[in-house]
Amino acid sequence: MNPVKALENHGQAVWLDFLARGFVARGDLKQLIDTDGVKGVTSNPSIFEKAIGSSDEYDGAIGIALKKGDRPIAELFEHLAIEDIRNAADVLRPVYDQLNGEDGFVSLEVSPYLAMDAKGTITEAERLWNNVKRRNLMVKVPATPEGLPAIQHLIGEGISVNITLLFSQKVYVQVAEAYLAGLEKLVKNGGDPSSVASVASFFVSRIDSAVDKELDEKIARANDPSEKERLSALKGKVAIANAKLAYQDYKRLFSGARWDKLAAKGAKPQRLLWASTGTKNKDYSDVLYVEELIGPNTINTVPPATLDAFRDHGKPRDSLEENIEDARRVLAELEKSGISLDAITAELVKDGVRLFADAADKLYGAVAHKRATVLGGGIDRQQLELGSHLGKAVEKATEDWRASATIRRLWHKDKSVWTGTDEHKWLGWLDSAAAADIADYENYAQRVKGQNFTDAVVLGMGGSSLGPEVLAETFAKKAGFPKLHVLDSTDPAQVRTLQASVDLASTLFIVSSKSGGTTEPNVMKDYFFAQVSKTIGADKAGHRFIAVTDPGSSLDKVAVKQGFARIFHGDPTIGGRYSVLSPFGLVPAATAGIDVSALIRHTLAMVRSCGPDVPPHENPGVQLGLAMGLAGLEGRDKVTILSSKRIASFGAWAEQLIAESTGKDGKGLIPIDGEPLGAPSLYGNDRFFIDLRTEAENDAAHDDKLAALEAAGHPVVRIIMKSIDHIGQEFFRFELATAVAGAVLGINPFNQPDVEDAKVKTRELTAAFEKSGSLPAEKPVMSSAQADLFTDEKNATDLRRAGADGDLGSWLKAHLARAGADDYVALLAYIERCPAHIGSLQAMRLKVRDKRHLATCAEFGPRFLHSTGQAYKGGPDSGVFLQITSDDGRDLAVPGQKASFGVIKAAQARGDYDVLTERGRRALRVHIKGDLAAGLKMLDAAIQDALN
Ligand SMILES: O=C(CO)[C@@H](O)[C@H](O)[C@H](O)[C@H](O)COP(=O)(O)O
Ligand SMILES: O=C[C@H](O)COP(=O)(O)O
Repeated sequence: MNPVKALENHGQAVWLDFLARGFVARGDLKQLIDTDGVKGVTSNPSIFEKAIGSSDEYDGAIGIALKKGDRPIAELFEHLAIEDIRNAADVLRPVYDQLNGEDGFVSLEVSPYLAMDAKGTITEAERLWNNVKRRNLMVKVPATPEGLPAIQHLIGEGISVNITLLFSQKVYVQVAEAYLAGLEKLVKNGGDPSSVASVASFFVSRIDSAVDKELDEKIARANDPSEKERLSALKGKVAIANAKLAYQDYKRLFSGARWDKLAAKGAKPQRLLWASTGTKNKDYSDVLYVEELIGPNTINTVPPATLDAFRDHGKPRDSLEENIEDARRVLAELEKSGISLDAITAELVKDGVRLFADAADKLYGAVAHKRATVLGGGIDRQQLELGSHLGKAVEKATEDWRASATIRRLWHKDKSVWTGTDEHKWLGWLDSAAAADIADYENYAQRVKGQNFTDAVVLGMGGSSLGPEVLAETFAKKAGFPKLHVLDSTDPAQVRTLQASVDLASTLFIVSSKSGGTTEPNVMKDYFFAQVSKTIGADKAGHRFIAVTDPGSSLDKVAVKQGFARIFHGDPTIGGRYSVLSPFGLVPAATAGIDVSALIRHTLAMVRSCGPDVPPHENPGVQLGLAMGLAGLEGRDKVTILSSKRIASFGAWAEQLIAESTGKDGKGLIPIDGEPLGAPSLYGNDRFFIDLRTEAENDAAHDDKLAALEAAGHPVVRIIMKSIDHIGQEFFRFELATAVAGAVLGINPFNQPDVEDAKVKTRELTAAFEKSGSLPAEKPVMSSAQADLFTDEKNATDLRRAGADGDLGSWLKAHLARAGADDYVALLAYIERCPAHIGSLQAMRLKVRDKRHLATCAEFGPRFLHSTGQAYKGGPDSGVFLQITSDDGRDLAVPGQKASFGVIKAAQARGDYDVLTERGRRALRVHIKGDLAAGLKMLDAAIQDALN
């Protein structure tokens, strides 16, 4: 008789420790049931990894599943696994029916990532049970301390459970106890215990592998030949002895009054299932762990090779209860040898969890890769060319992140990923795209459309303005919707220019401030509310205003009082710079007629690609973040963003995100935006390049330059967006990458301590103005007809020592000479941000870069205060700052207060400057007098001279 089939005669069921789609589809499982009497199937993460991850058998199914809808990797895997489990369960169903539900089961394991999470295990097991919908399913739960209460709970709910990763007799008793207690609860609640089944998967061969290793070490050290012999005799014996004794416990536990009571109600005993029964040591029989453990009411789940071997030469006998005393002696001898089986089995549980988690990482990585291949252009491409040194560091960090489950911890809002301060309170952005109320945005957009607005203006700063600016500048005006503008300045000329570019009678204003307390949006709102009141009447003005703010903010209250048309609430767990995929970006998007539903749909593809279940090596956000962070640690801390023409403003958004998130505690990354790409010789070794473009923008000359940088040893990341419609993908990729880089740098990426300080200084100065009618007097260190120079004593002394004297040129020369290798030079201009001025600053910065090969920043105040200003003050002390202020040709009053726009801007520049110098930064302020255009020309020439 077939030896496998003969096991039936000894009361043992054989299950197959294997599953794969084709194996079931081809009828191979059915064949084993028919010929070998196989009565069940077990699966585990390693089995699925081999089936799905290491073959192309599932590629077609993955394609079909994704056609029905994209989904997170874990869900995609689960979809495939459930199909397999159902198919196997259906093939085994006749066995189940024939044996009245006593056998014929298929097991599906809960995620190994939940092995230490009782609640998570329960929820997942319930979900799997409900989704698979097969009575002959067993959900597999590990016998960890957290698994035990889950087992009891699930059995109590009538869910059949296979308990896995069971190595120790002591834990086995607890597992059986959990089963009994679960059944009792089920009965108490009126449930039917006959409908529940359970097996306790007691692992065998792994015990021998671990024990033999320790025995070998002891044998090698032992001097006495008889001791060597005694120890050698224990090899290959312990696992079987351990299992035999567990079976003795089984007999005890499932007899007696307590059990009889349950049995009388139809309860089935929880059978012991021998798992890990493939022989690992080639010196042992390949059927050792089958032959020696044969006994009634047990199961052996065997891998295909062991099944074949046993069919070929297995010799069934009632072995399980043979030599029980000998089994006790083996364990006693082991203990006497100083080897603790308790310690080994405890370690094996941890190891088992880790091995299953490793297998799941490999599996999810493979599924993620297959998904990305199927979706193709649906996910923007990213290519990292980091060079060998940084490349190796990223590879190592990738493995560290995988092994320590850091991406899952990040998504589970574990603050210990960062500094352990309060980071967990600031992670709402992870879920904001998925949580967007699309129907509401669409409804709102239709209302906007119905009102025939010509223009819509976002009044806000930083996190409340830079995202909307990307949308306004990237997308063309949509027919029937207003043109979207953004105002983020207190410069009187800039306010006037905006006013002149819109038709106030048909303009919608979006006042955007998370905190509601930021000076700029408040004064901009006061000004335009008065202007609109003048144009259409005070009673109607509120109808032209929308607020986006966090609940309960001062703006929230004012908006109610002034009768705003609509108030959108932000999520207080999302900081400004991470808020673009929340109402702060989505309200302006909807207002401008951008298809929010499509924007979010595309975004979610990247959210999934960066998800908790996508291991670091396949996770584009983690890869970019690790590269940025590690480059920063290596001194390549100038993240140079090259965004193509169609998405030119993306750099300004990314700049805030990167600078404000990472630039603090003297550490961080300095983003460099808007520098045109140059030859390798123009750059120092402090650069990290990110090139971002849409697929259609093919530019061979640009690509050649990038290739030259790469060849010269600079790290280059290339991101190719399918189209501008994928902009949300880049918002999310960069958000995640920045959070990851923050973890690498060891900072809290969600606070902005130095921005707050500048805000406080500005408030003090404007309060002083309100009281006295003037800002505190200042004394220039140099004065000429065209410009005054200001700085603090320390900077003045240093600069004088370096040759600064009576003319502007000498000061600039001394100042710029202070910038050494790896420093950067930042021009911080509190003037209107208009094409002419942008051109002037660009010309100046490029002179510095091209002559000195330094990284340069060209920023406009006060907008950069809410952006890169944080890194300039709190980041690495590598900045040399030239602040540029000017007389305002025509000031502009702010209704209801003494301080005009010009005064506020001046106070902001001074507040900024004071904090810079208080931090000991190298800073000089040049105040242009009279005509600004002429003054900028003069400054440009002076910089040119200073550099020569
Ligand atoms: O737990 C069960 C059955 O319940 C099995 O699938 C179990 O996971 C496997 O037998 C083991 O993982 C195989 O272990 P090994 O042969 O790799 O040591
Ligand atoms: O980036 C944030 C800016 O400082 C503006 O803050 P807010 O949205 O609270 O006005």
